[in-house]
This record gives sequence, structure tokens and C-alpha cells, in this order.
Amino acid sequence: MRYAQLVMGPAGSGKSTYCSTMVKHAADERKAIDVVNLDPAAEYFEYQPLADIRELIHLDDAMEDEDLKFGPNGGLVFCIEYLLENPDWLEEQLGEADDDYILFDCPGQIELYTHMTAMRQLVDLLQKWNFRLCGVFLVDSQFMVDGAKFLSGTMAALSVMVNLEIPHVNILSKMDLLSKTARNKLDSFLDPDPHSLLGDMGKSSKWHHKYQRLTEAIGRLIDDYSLVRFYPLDIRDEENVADVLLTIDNILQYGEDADVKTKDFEYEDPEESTVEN
Ligand SMILES: Nc1nc2c(ncn2[C@@H]2O[C@H](COP(=O)(O)OP(=O)(O)OP(=O)(O)O)[C@@H](O)[C@H]2O)c(=O)[nH]1
Ligand SMILES: [Mg+2]
Repeated sequence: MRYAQLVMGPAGSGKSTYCSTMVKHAADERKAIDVVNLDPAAEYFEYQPLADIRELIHLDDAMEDEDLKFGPNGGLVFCIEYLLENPDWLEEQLGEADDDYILFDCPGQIELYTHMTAMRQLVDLLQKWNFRLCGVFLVDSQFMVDGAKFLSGTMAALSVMVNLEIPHVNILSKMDLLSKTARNKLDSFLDPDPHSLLGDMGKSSKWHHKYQRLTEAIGRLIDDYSLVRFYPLDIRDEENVADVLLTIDNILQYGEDADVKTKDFEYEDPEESTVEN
């Protein structure tokens, strides 16, 4: 068995930063987590990827091609489809070591997860290769501090969950950027009563007038069935980072029946391993 998080979320929601944060945190505990970059347009990230889709195909390849002539969005979808048509490349890059733990840093194009089949196909492939998966959906907490936005973010998360059908965790990223007032308001949506967001939907808004009962019904549905839950994440807070990782590890049952990987670190530092020997 191998373990993986599919790290998803809208553009700029903090996916790549999340990946490097988790890698660093795990390394501090002498655990090995690797990242695979699946964003063909990525320009910058802090981690050293185990594999990088840009070595197979770059967004520019799709956009500059005389026949394809894609724009950035269509080009990105093309790249992901190209990856899926060449699964041997990814399979080889991933190797076949047991108990590996890999984060897939996905592109920030939300329709890839909400209604297109590409991510679903990737899920099937990874499962075939013996990966146990958890979807991790990041939403920038700054876009969740009013009722309407919270509802909209929640529906996006729900849509991903329904489309991928894998265990799933939603994360509110960039909590360090929220003011105290904004943070309190967000807390009131999260716990214990998501209904408070309905009170925040702006009684005077047009939407509220027309669709008040719909909004209430959606709010109740989400609440009654505990459909969508968000975990706030402040990456400066080690304990918070540890909690989020532990939550996901539990979902993956990582550490229970896995031989937690530490040996890569011993190879990395020959001096230390001679000391140990
Ligand atoms: N303050 C703060 N900034 C963050 C955090 N996470 C990400 N950022 C910043 O937000 C911007 C986008 O972060 P990325 O990690 O590149 O986001 P992404 O989701 O990978 O973006 P795309 O790959 O372009 O979709 C960068 O400027 C980051 O430095 C965070 O937790 N706190
Ligand atoms: Mg990124």
C-alpha cells in the first residue's frame, strides 16, 4: 500500500505552499513525504519534486503548438489529458516502493475537479497503482468571511467531494492573514452553528429576497448531514500543521498498517549514518 494526498483548490489558494509546509513538517519528525508537481504552468514552488509534469509536457507546448493553439485554460486541460494518455511516464516516476507518501500538487483550475473527468481518471490510475488517497481541498480563508462566500466555497468543496468519491478534507488556508474580527466571524460559521451564516446573507440583498428558503435549505442540508467541514490552517502554527496532517494520516490509515518511511533521510546525510553505524 502507498499513500497520497491530492492537493486541490482554486488558483492561488495555497496548494504549493501547503505541500512544502507539510514536507518540512514531516522532515522535522524525520518522516519522508514527497511531492509530485502536476501543474504544467507552475513557475515557482519551494519543494524538490519527486516528479514534475513539466518534464513530460509544459503549458507552453500546448499553447505554442501550431495545430493546437490553446489558450491557458484549454492548454492546461490538454496537458492533464496528455498525462493521462501517457500513464507509463507517471508510473515510472512514482516507482513502486511500498509505504511511500506522496502529495500531488494539482493545478488551480477548479473545473478539473468539479465536473471534468480528468481528476477522476487520475484517481482511478493511482488506486490501480495501490495508492490509498485523500482529497485535500484548499480554500483561501479570506474568501470565506461572509455568508454568501462561505456558502459558495462550501458548494465548491461539495462538488469536488461528489465528483471524486474519495475520502476528503477541506482546509481553510492562509488563516494567518485574517484579522481578529474576520477570524471570529469565520469561527461563527464553522462551529457550532453553520446556520449563523444565513443571518449573514445580507437581509437586503436581492439573492436573500428571492432565495431565502433555498439558502436555508442548503444550510440545513450541510449542517444536518455534516456534509462539508473545514479545518482552519495557519502554517506558522506548528501544532495546527501537525493536527491537520494527523487528521489526514488517520483518514489514510497511515502509520497504522504502514511502515512509516524514514530511511530516505539516512541516505541523505552520509555523515550522520556513519555516526549511527
Ligand atoms: N500569508 C500566507 N500566504 C500564503 C499562505 N499560503 C500561500 N500563501 C501565498 O499565496 C500565494 C499563492 O500561494 P501558492 O502556494 O503558490 O498557491 P497555489 O494554490 O499553489 O497557486 P496556483 O498553483 O497558482 O494555483 C503565494 O504568494 C504564497 O506565498 C499562507 O498560509 N499564508
Ligand atoms: Mg501551485
